[in-house]
Amino acid sequence: MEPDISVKQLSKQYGDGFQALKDINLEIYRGEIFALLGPNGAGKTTLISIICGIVNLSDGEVKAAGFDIKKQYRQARQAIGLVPQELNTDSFETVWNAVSFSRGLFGKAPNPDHIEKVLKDLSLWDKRNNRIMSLSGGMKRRVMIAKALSHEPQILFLDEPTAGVDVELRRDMWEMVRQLRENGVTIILTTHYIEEAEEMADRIGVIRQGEIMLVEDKHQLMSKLGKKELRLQLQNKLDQLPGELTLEPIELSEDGYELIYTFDSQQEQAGVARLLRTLGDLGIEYRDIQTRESSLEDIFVGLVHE
Ligand SMILES: Nc1ncnc2c1ncn2[C@@H]1O[C@H](COP(=O)(O)OP(=O)(O)OP(=O)(O)O)[C@@H](O)[C@H]1O
Repeated sequence: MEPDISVKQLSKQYGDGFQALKDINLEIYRGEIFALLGPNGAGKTTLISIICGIVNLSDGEVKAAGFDIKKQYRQARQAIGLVPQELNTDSFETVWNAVSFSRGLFGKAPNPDHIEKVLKDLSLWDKRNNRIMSLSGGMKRRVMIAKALSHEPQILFLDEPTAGVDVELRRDMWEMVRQLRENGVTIILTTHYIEEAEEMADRIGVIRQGEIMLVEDKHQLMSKLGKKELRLQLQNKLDQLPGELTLEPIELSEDGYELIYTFDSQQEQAGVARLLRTLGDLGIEYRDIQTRESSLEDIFVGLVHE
């Protein structure tokens, strides 16, 4: 299957000589939700802007929906909807007019049925005759998405879709994005909220200092790099870790009342059984056990600070 987006050996050097992207290779497939994670300044917006034809690439080849973004700019751009980070808030237009006008910008014939569907899908139908400036921040964001979908793109970019949005609206947005995917739209989102990638993405790409560090199926990433932690609350204080335990990846808390054992999620649990047996042999009693699995956030922080 040909990917919806194909990026080969892409580099970007800005006019001031700054190398924002280095040899990026990436393929994104039809109907997936791909999250691009990276710290500030990693190059996420630069990458998106190049694919959308807003920023020129320095080297490499990029295709969207099978079209070369340089040689077949119009066709490539038509296949893409972009929801930028910034909200345009000062529109005197009505929702209906703004979204219909956006479609026209892509040279597409009017299609009121499609606009109606987009507005209904985004719960904007009741607001169609309202001026955009009169809407709440959340509704304005929906209008931005509706504009991006007005020309029926098969690829949708969401650059920080929920930055500064409250938790409830964020959940609404997630639901909306899932529905879009069900309608066959390929979705690429950048986010600072790792929870967002954890919740939504099928695959995750991590970018740092202009380089892709990894691209992985979310579940595989979490099981491959995730750690589990077992915490044992001790009945009696320990002054130091007994010699029998010093070879294990185990720590004693500062107050001496807790043992913390860390192990790979993928490993079978033999280590835990061994630990509990050793504690029994040593006569160390515990009153509670808790386990915790590392979140994508732990993994991400580990990766970008390596
Ligand atoms: N026009 C430009 N000229 C020179 N350098 C630029 C230009 N635009 C961006 N940069 C630099 O390129 C790097 C990547 O920026 P980019 O906006 O792509 O990062 P980002 O990952 O999207 O960050 P953020 O999450 O903060 O939006 C940054 O160091 C930025 O300062």
